[in-house]
Amino acid sequence: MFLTLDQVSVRYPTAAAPAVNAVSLQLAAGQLGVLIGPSGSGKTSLLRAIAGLEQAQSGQIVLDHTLLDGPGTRVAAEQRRIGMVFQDFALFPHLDIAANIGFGLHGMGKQQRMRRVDEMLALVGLEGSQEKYPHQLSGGQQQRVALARALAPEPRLLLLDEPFSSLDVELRERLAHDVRQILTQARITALMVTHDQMEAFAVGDVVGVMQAGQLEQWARPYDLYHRPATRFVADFIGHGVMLAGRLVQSDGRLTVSTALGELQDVSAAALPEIRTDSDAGRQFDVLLRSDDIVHDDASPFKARIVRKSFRGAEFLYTLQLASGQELLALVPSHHDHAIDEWIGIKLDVNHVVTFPL
Ligand SMILES: Nc1ncnc2c1ncn2[C@@H]1O[C@H](COP(=O)(O)OP(=O)(O)OP(=O)(O)O)[C@@H](O)[C@H]1O
Repeated sequence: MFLTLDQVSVRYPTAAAPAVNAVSLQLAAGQLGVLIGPSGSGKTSLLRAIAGLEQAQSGQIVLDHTLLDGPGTRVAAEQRRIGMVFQDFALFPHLDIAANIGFGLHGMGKQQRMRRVDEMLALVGLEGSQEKYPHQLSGGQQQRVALARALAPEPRLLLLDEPFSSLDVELRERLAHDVRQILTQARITALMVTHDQMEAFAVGDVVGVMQAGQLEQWARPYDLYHRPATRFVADFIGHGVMLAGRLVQSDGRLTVSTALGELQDVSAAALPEIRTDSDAGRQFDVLLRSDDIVHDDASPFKARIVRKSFRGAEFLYTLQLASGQELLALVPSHHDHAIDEWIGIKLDVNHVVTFPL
């Protein structure tokens, strides 16, 4: 692995609890990892520890076979060859854009440096801005210059902390995809923090969810959505509700019985904690996403529409069963039902995810 964090913890002297608590993760060369999580969950502190700006009190950080932090080892930030684009990573106001981007290019001839600056500006879509000064550029353009500056010295690793949060939505989406492409082309390994889950899913090879200093899960976006490891991740990612389920054993097959019928073909992977027949009858919660519930007038299971929000192609319906249990369902928007109407629904669950009670 290109980047390996093993049980990394960061504790600020004034804080009671660690900001980063025993985090382990790995990134392969050329991968883009993305960290998401609530405010204060430790994302920035983790990035700063990798950059060497904050001391990791315990654990190890290894980059490209080099131990950066570990017992008796602490490589200085400036020797880590890690590029950074932080939210508040200001440009030098008295230097023009070319000088800003060329700032970290030591040991290069003038011609070579200018060529590299031109390449970087083309990369971020700001050709011809060499002689401008930061104050002549918009916030978004300045942030793209910061990205160009971080990439210019060809860092081993790029860290990005909410790099697009100051940009308008359209530019941000474009830039996020552009950055993804640029990093892939350049085979640069990067770790990014964002508060935008869609952005994380769109660009991340691997996405991590942090909460209270801990990395709850580190997985491909698809797995994070379909196989959340914890209730917190299930709740944080996408629309999900919990429905009570009971394990039923019939004809040697396991099914899960719920208020909306039986879930067939429950794989062992979905219920790793259940191994023996004696577990039949056991109760747990089943995660239901809004796309696990399908509108079907012929279904014997009925739910009342409590709220609906128009999403263009779909409505997101908040439904209530007679028991009072609320559910969320994405329904194609040509099915336009009224609030308080009862509609037929059925389960269409591809991945059964359960959590112990
Ligand atoms: N310099 C500091 N001194 C003391 N405590 C700090 C310091 N910096 C951060 N913290 C605390 O460490 C915890 C993690 O903060 P951090 O900024 O890493 O979270 P975050 O997930 O990046 O949050 P956000 O999404 O709001 O940027 C918080 O409880 C925060 O208050």
